[in-house]
Amino acid sequence: MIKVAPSILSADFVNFERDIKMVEKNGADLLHVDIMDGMFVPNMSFGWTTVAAIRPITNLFLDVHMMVQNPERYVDQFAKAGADLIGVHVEATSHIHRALQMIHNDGVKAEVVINPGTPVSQIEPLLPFVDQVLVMTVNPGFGGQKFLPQMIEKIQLLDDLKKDKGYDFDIEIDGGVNDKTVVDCYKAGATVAVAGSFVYGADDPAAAIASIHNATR
Ligand SMILES: O=C(CO)[C@H](O)[C@H](O)COP(=O)(O)O
Repeated sequence: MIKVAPSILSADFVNFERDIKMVEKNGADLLHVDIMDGMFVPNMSFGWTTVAAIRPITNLFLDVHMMVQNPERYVDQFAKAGADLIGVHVEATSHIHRALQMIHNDGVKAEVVINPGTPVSQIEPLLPFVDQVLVMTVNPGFGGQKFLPQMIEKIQLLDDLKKDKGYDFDIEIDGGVNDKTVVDCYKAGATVAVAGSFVYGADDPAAAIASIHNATR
């Protein structure tokens, strides 16, 4: 069964506490926190002070996705704020290995993220060092976009590399995920599913989370 990470990008920003506790009570396995800088992606969300405010109100694992240019500038702040995992985009820095090392040095799990236009070969040298790979299944920056099925091939390739080389990382998918699109991703090797609008836009968020779990049993 895949793990479900509701994305608070689709929550009510003035009711974060209510919306986070709601998914925690209703089957979320972790919480996805999208950081957007208005530069790497054409949208802004929030920063480490928000992560610090969220940390004491939930026991959920905080999966922090930095859509930030030169993320190494801010990795320490997000670690200090209470992130359990920090994801950095390979496209956002010339020093991706250093950024991942910084995350580990802060005692936090490290994730490398690839955009839809980026091939798996670009992160192959990093695979022995990461705890998670995030395959973006939409172009990052906004919730509510349509899932890109061409990304399934990348998930399969990552899973093959994992098995062939004995690597140990989770494969996360993010963008347009629902109880239908998740199925082939799970079959290809995805282990964690981010879902924003599918969960927070649902009349019954508990049923939405359960439907992703049930579709991947
Ligand atoms: O990283 C993101 C956007 O860049 C979000 O996590 C993602 O879009 C989730 O939203 P939805 O499930 O509605 O597609």
